[in-house]
Amino acid sequence: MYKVIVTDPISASGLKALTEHDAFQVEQRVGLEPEVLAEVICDYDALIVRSQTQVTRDIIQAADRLKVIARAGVGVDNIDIDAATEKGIIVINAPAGNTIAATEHTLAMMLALARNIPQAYGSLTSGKWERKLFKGVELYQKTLGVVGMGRIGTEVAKRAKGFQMNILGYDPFLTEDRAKKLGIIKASLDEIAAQADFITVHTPLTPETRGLINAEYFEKTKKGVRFINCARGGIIDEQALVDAVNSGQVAGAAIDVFEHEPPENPGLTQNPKIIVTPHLGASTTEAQEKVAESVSEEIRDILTSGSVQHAINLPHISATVKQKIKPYLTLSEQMAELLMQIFKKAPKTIKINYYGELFLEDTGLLTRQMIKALLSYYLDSSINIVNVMQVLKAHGLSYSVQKNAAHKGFTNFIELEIGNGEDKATIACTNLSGFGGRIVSVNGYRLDMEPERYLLYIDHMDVPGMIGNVGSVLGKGKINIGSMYVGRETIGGKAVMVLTVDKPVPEAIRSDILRINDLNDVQFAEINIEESVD
Ligand SMILES: NC(=O)C1=CN([C@@H]2O[C@H](COP(=O)(O)OP(=O)(O)OC[C@H]3O[C@@H](n4cnc5c(N)ncnc54)[C@H](O)[C@@H]3O)[C@@H](O)[C@H]2O)C=CC1
Ligand SMILES: O=C(O)C(=O)COP(=O)(O)O
Repeated sequence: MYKVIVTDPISASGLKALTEHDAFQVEQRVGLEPEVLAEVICDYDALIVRSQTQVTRDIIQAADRLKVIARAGVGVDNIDIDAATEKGIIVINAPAGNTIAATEHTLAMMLALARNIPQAYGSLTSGKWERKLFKGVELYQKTLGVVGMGRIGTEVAKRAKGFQMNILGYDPFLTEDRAKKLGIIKASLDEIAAQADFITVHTPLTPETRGLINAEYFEKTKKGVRFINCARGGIIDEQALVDAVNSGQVAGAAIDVFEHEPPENPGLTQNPKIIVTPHLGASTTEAQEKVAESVSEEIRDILTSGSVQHAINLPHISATVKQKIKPYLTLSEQMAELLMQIFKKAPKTIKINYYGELFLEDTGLLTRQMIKALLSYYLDSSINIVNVMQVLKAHGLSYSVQKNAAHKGFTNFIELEIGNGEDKATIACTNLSGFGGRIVSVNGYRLDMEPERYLLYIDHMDVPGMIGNVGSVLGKGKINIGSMYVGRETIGGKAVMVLTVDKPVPEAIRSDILRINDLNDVQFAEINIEESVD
């Protein structure tokens, strides 16, 4: 039974994928104090939060059973991602579920700001009739600067065009071509400052975006500009905004998100020219349903089949590429397991070469699978594809990845080399369409081996009778040989034999094999034949 704890208000019906699944038990414990959450978290496999719960390092360190932290929304700045990654916990979000809600809230805020709606409402409901005081401005033919042209920024730009605004978009990833297709102008932050009547921010809060809009920036803007922040508190420096509004440089602002929530700056929240909402961007029935559905379906899939879609701390792989590399996911791990058992030493260096067009991009997951298999052999079992690169770094191991479009005789082909000082070992695999995965070389010897659970790797000289002698020792020990693969350098020279056997080979039989003349080494290996992450 997987236990899931929900600590922020989430749509109950959106959680059906978990609440109606026999393998899951869901507990809604909204508003837990951090110390209490740190105490109880060790009982759960998954944690679902929105923006309110602070998932700190302390909480994560206590989470010995936790496998997934799910953010039912976009921003993950309330989650210590580094701590989660070190602990091997996957962090996921629901990136698209609240896009429309946040977009519409941004437009609502822009209109309310332009027409002083909250102030006018407050005035009228307090018994006044002040028509002159609340004269507004039109959006029509004004210039809107959109900082951050991701999901929400793009949707805001599209809708603002409906008001016949001119749109300037700034985003490091915005191309001229995309801007053209959207009917907007790609601009720099300074160009936006110089031209915009309204500026709305839609970036995540990162070290680069914290204080992106600051006192220096306000000096460059047009006098009378209006700002909207429905993204994250801190992208616009709050105190600098208050000062710029009070000086008249900025005519007004509409703010949904704050540096501290609830906000602590009355200069901002009680300023007649600044309208505020309590982080309501994602608060629609539809958005909450969608984000809850998205995270609960993904938690179910991760915990029951290992399938991950929206991980923040894993390399992103598109569904198409994932489908293509699928045959290599288990195969590359098996190849790494076999190599470790042949090498019998902790590796200090790891080299991975990918050949063939399939591997020109998106090999992050395969690389992690192989390194995880190598390191798990010597290190503890808490290594997984989430924390493997941190573990690698912490142990001072070096690794390199090379990619080559050349085919090397196979359409696609992965070669893995591990080394420790002068010693090294190599292995390679491919997937033969219609025939499945094959190990095609070990330590430079060509083979054509289908991976099976129990294997014997034998390093020997190519002399008559070798195969018979090995077979007879195994036969005496009642060990059945499934298949045999041999490779040699030259006739009578060095050779290797890999046998698949039906059960584990005890140490006593291995020692008997070692006594065969002209046989240099024999290693028994057991590899996992279960399908890994799909
Ligand atoms: N108020 C609310 O309730 C909600 C707030 N949000 C917040 O809105 C923001 C945007 O969300 P999405 O559009 O879904 O994210 P997104 O990831 O689709 O878009 C973010 C964009 O910001 C751009 N960006 C990053 N650094 C930048 C920089 N230094 N300068 C300019 N652009 C930069 C990225 O390239 C990306 O295109 C996030 O902070 C998210 O947490 C999202 C939903 C609801
Ligand atoms: O998705 C986001 O980034 C949001 O800011 C929404 O926050 P919330 O889920 O409403 O606490």
